[in-house]
Amino acid sequence: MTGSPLVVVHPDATTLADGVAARLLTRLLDIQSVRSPIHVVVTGGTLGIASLAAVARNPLVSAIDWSAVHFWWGDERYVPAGDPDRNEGQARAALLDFLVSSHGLPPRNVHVAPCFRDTVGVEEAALAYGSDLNEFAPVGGSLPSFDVLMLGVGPDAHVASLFPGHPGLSRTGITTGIEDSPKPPPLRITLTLDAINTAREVWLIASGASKADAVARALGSAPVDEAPAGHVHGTERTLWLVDAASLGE
Ligand SMILES: O=C1O[C@H](COP(=O)(O)O)[C@@H](O)[C@H](O)[C@H]1O
Repeated sequence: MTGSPLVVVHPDATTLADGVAARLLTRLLDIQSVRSPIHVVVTGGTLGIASLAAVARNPLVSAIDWSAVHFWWGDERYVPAGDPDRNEGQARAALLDFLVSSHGLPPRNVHVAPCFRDTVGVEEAALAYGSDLNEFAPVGGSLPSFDVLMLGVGPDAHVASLFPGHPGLSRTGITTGIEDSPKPPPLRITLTLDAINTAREVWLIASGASKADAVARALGSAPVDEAPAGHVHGTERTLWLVDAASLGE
C-alpha cells in the first residue's frame, strides 16, 4: 500500500450510503475509460447493503457499461439457497437484480459463493469459490484483479468473515471455510486476508456508535488478532468511509 489509509467522514449513515454509491459509480466510470473488465467485490452488512441500494437510486447508474463489470463477495454465509441470511440475496434485492433486468448486467457476471448443501463441507465449498475466482485471474495470478473491494466493519472489528482471535485469520490461500463464526450463522466462506490485500482499492465502511470502538482500534494499529479491520489495505489505496458516530463524534 502507498501511504496511510484515507478516512472520509460523512455526517450520518444515509449520507454515507449515498456517498459510497456516488464514489463507486464515479470510480467505475473512471476505470472504464482506461481498462475493462472491472471486478468489484461487494460486502454484506447493514451499510454495505444500504450502499448498494443507493447505487440503484443514483442517476449515474445509467452511465456505466454494466456488461463489463463482474461482482464477487468478500464473504458469504454458508446457508441454503434462498435463506434470508445470504449476503447474495440481500445484494440481489438491493441492486443486482435491477442491474440485470434494466442495465444489461449479464447474470453470469454475478459470481456467488456456493449455497449450503449437506453433502458438501464448508471448506470444500470455500475451495469451489476459490476455483471460480481462479478462472478469472490474469495469466500467472490466482485471483481476479479486484478494482474495488468493499468491506463492512463489525462491532468487533471483523471484516468479511475474518474475526478477531479466530484461526481463519492466519489461513493462507484464496478462500477459507469458517466453521464456528462468533457471529451467526456459524458456517461461512471468506476471502483470506492475503486475498483481500491483493485488491487495488479496499474501502472499509462503518457507521454508528456501535462501531466506534472497532474503528478506533483498527485505525489505532491494534494487532490483527484484536482488529482484523486494521490489517486490510489496497495496493493502490485504502479508504475508510465512515459516519461521524463511528468515529465517536
Ligand atoms: O456478517 C457480516 O457482517 C459484516 C458487518 O455487518 P454489519 O451489519 O455490522 O455492518 C459484513 O461486512 C459481512 O459481509 C457479513 O457477512
